[in-house]
Amino acid sequence: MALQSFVEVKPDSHFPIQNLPYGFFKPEPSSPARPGVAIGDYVLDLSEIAKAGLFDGPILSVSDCFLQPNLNKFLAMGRPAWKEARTTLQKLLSSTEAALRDNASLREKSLFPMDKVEMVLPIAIGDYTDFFSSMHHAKNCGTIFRGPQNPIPANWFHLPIAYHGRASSIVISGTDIVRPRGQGAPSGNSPPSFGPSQKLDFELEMAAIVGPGNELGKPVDVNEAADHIFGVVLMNDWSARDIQAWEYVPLGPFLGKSFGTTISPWIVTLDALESFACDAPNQDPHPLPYLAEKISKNYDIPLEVQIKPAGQQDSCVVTRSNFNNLYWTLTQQLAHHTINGCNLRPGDLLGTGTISGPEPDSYGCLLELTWNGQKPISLNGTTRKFLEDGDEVIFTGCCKGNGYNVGFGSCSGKIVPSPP
Ligand SMILES: O=C(O)/C=C/C(=O)CC(=O)CC(=O)O
Ligand SMILES: [Ca+2]
Ligand SMILES: [Mg+2]
Repeated sequence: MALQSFVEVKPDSHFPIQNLPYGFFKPEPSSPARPGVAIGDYVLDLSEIAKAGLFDGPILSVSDCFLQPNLNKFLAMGRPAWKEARTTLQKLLSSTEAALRDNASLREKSLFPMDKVEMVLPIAIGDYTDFFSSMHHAKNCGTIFRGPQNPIPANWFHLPIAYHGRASSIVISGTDIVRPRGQGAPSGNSPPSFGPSQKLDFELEMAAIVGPGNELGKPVDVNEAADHIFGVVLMNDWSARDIQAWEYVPLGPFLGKSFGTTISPWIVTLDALESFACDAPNQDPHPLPYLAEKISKNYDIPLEVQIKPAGQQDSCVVTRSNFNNLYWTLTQQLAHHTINGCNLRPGDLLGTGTISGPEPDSYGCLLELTWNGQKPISLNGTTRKFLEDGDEVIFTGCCKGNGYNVGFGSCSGKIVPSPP
């Protein structure tokens, strides 16, 4: 019989005792944010568990990491602390353990209905990098932006390509996204266009959250890179394709991407994902030794995107993909990021890149799904080439285990009009 909690967990819940993802929440709008783990339809307040002395293992009993304004201190402590926390919390929440189950006043103080709390960003994100690691996405974007001859650049198969994103505009799921204004390519002899983006898009991604990180000048070995990844979130790298297409040569994405990036509130740990690990794709050509890992892992995480069109009640599925469509692994991405000596710090965010699958109904953005607006998609009796004001985009991800799920909840955002 699988491990069970005394807290009721419905069969389709994303958050059984096997998951225990970390977030930050405010029980009331005016209360300070504190760390929590999700369990069923509840959030367990880790600051209360810490104050009650229930983190009694050797590392956490002498740490104030759950009394901080974000998870960064806990992230910096590394895998031994993360493992100890998981063991303690699984024990505390299990149906056979009395310490919390039979302590009504502590339960009252520490368990909050999830639909009553406000989730906030769980980490201070110093730096955000976005990779480009789905071959299908790279091929489709290359074909659309640069033409069908050699759509995938030669370097793509030798290194996980990335650009430096903007950390300041990363927001938590549920935050509105203001349609960006910017320049578009000139047509004929006229000057560039300027105004609200006409090609606003989502990008279906996930992102790794960095743990201890490395000292400047000391790269992380690819075979030790997993110890630097605390967990994973859903991520929407909102993209303005018209701004992007005009600005990105020669230095890469800038204002077409930096106006907003949404992440889901719950960080699912690599430990919780371990049961869903699968083989990463065979890499041909074989990567250079610093990227060749002894065990090359992906995770089987089914992903789905829905759009709720402006003014409508119901949302409509527009794509289904899977994390296992990535060519470069999270650990290769992290090792590559540090190979030149660049230091990663606790709380840094590493986007995977858009996760497109091979089939048209598994493409990870509207640029691909509508082939740059040439083939509008239909949604509940209306159509879309790109996003319109009032549209809400909702990502979900959920691993299906034997009798339980390990899910990510959702990552959503609604488009609001550009400023006048
Ligand atoms: O191929 C291009 O020129 C552009 C690609 C992207 O916009 C994708 C990007 O941000 C990286 C990714 O999400 O895979
Ligand atoms: Ca992206
Ligand atoms: Mg972005």
